[in-house]
Amino acid sequence: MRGLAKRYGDVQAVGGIDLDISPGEVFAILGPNGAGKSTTVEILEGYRKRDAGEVSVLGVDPGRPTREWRSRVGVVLQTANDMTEATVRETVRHFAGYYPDAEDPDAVIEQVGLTEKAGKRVRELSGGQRRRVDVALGVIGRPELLFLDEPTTGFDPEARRRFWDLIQGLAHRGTTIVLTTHYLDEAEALADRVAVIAKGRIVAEGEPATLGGRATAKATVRWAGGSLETDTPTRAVRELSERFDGEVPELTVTRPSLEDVYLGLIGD
Ligand SMILES: Nc1ncnc2c1ncn2[C@@H]1O[C@H](COP(=O)(O)OP(=O)(O)OP(=O)(O)O)[C@@H](O)[C@H]1O
Repeated sequence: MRGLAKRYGDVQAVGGIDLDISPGEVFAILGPNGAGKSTTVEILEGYRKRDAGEVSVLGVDPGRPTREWRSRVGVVLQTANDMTEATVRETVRHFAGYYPDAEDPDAVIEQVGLTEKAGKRVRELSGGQRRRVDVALGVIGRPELLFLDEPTTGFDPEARRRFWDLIQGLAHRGTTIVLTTHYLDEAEALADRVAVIAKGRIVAEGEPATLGGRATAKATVRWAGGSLETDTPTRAVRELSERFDGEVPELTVTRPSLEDVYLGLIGD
């Protein structure tokens, strides 16, 4: 996308975004509430009209989506699916019918950890379980490109890990994945690259490990009774080891976390 922009009345939700996402990449879009993440993703999904800019998604302008294009794109929206009387299995089977080469519904239900709930009505599931149904519906059509808008909000820790495995499996099979998330550990675990958006603009872009100069930032060495910041932590640890004549009590060496860098970038 080039120069992507969208305004709602007085609010410039997206203020000129340039971004290239390569086939097979897992790309995370980070940013505070109201930064413009969902608006950007919804434009790419073909669910929202842009005001300006050039966008191509799998070679198609999402402003003019075709049926064939839609079947190649999987979408997990932020809003949960409507709560019908149908069971989990019926819902997933129903959606499988829309796609030419759908996955096996029971296998997908297993992947999202809902096998035990397959015969339950979606309406009767917990919020996190319903979210897993949304994820199942997003992947059932074997999409080439999958959009996930805050996919794990409401998941318990085990469900999040299981979801990460699912995404890593899809990425392994070559699915391109674009996700928004507020969980920086999620971005770090899944994403090849991330972009941080604030007030409708990209403020940083890169690999999670190197974002915002993270890899070259000073390390903090801490031990029982002291701490220091240094460019040469190995030397510092060696000196400490001599000072303590062996083991340094409660020794840790850390660099800024993705969260530290992120909070610096968005100005908190
Ligand atoms: N349909 C709409 N009508 C008017 N304003 C909107 C609409 N949708 C979003 N906005 C505004 O546009 C801005 C960007 O919203 P958007 O939902 O894209 O942010 P976001 O980064 O996805 O936020 P969150 O992390 O809270 O989901 C916000 O100021 C929001 O209030």
